[in-house]
Order: sequence, then C-alpha cells, then structure tokens
Amino acid sequence: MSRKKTPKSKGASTPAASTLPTANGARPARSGTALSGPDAPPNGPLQPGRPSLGGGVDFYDVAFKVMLVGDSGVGKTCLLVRFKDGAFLAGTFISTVGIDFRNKVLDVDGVKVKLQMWDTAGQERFRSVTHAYYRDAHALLLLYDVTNKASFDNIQAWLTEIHEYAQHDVALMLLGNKTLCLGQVDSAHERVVKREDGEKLAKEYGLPFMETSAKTGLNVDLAFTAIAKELKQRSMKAPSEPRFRLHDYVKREGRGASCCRP
Ligand SMILES: Nc1nc2c(ncn2[C@@H]2O[C@H](COP(=O)(O)OP(=O)(O)OP(=O)(O)O)[C@@H](O)[C@H]2O)c(=O)[nH]1
Ligand SMILES: [Mg+2]
Repeated sequence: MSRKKTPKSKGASTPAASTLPTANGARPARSGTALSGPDAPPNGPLQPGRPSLGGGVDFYDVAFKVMLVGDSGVGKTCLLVRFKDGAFLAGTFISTVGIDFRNKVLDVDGVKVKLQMWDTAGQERFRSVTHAYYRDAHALLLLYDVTNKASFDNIQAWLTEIHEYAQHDVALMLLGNKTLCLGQVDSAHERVVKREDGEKLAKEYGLPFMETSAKTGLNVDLAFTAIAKELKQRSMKAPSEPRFRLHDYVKREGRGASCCRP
C-alpha cells in the first residue's frame, strides 16, 4: 500500500490568526482558522503531499475529515486538545473563532489513518462559516455538555443542520461531555442531563453514544479511534474481513457508569 505524506498538524500553542470579526461583548476568542485564512484547512478532498507548514511530514495510508460540532462551551476544543496532545485546557473559557484544525495519524489495525480534525465554533454568529465545511466531512462528533441542559436540548437542531449540510452517509457519534464515571460530572457544576437521557436520544436517532471527559480523558481516545476504525473500514474493507460495528464497539469498549466500581 502506498504511503502518503501529510502536513504536520498545527499545535495548540500556535493557532492561526483569525480574520473574522468579533462581536461586541462576546467571550474572548481562541483564534481558530477563519474560512479565508492562510492556514485554513482545505475545504475539499484531502490533499496528500501538501508542503508542511512546519516543514515536517507524517505518513499515512488513508485520510479522513472529522468535524466537531455542538453548542459553544460544550468542550469541543478541549476534547480535541485532549486527544491530540493529552492535555486539558483548564482556566478561562476562550471561544473558538470560525474554524480550526489539527491532524493526528493513528495506527488502526496496521493501517496509518490520518484524521484531519476540524474544531468548529459553537457560537451562532459563526454558523455560516461551519456550514461550508459540513459537506466534506467524513465524520461528525456531536457534543453536548451534561451540565448544560440547553446544549442537550439543542442536539435536535444540530441534527437538523447536519441533515441539511452534511453528506447523507456521514459517520456520526453523540458525545455527552464533562462526565465522570459513576454518573457524576467532572466539574463543580451539577449534572443536569442523565446518562439515560443521552442514551435515549441516541437510540431515537440511531447514533452511537458515549459520555466523555476532556478533563479526565474518559472515553476521548475511544471516540476518535472508533470513528477512525469505522472510516477505515468503509474505505478499505477486505471481503474476508468481518464488518466493523461502530455501535457495538462503542458500547463494548466505552467506560461508563460502572467504570469506577471496584
Ligand atoms: N469540567 C470540564 N470542563 C470542561 C471539559 N471540556 C471543556 N471544559 C471547559 O468548558 C469550557 C469550554 O470548553 P471549550 O472546549 O473551549 O468549548 P467549545 O465547545 O470549544 O466552545 P466554542 O469554541 O465556543 O464552540 C472551558 O472552560 C473548558 O475548560 C470537561 O470535559 N470537563
Ligand atoms: Mg472551541
């Protein structure tokens, strides 16, 4: 199988400058990559072999675009940083502006799978920016915050948007973030969305579901690995290979309410 080169991912510490306006009185903004910015992710098929911004190259066999969506503050950026760098962005909440992206190459059953992960801004005023990116996404991680009921109630609206703008066969997963095992939350805030509510909603829409924590790392690697496995198999499944079942995998591997029990 041929090996391809990909630009090294952007580090969390070197965000691109934003070219989008900031509304008065809005939260401080973590500069993402605006649609027209010089470092904007290619809005179209991935282009292997583009010169690296940092001069380095990674090697991969297949590449996919994964987009994180959900209300502002649910933890999209933190989830991505936790997965990419293994760190948690604590402290002041800095909202993403426009769209940002990071790359990571995973080894999935001996195949190098590159995920180009797009971190979208949850704020309403950037919606037209993110709409433009849905079409090319192979997978979507749809997040809500278990300590924020509105973010859960908005999931249906997000699904309507996804239905309108994304590919009909996009791989989709629902994640309830800011969760600690044993049904607790990992923050000082109270849980207001029960795990069962998340499960029920996911079942209603036929989505794989997990609770995650960008703070502790709960199920974070699993969410991205599961998506990578699904996409890899969709694109290069050998006839003899058993079909990968995303729902079953996530159910089986996800650490949930019982993970802390002795
Ligand atoms: N306790 C806890 N806090 C989290 C977690 N994930 C994110 N946060 C906090 O929640 C706030 C928002 O996190 P972000 O990742 O910036 O949220 P976002 O979804 O990217 O928000 P936008 O960029 O505005 O769309 C920050 O203060 C984070 O520290 C988590 O898993 N647990
Ligand atoms: Mg963000």
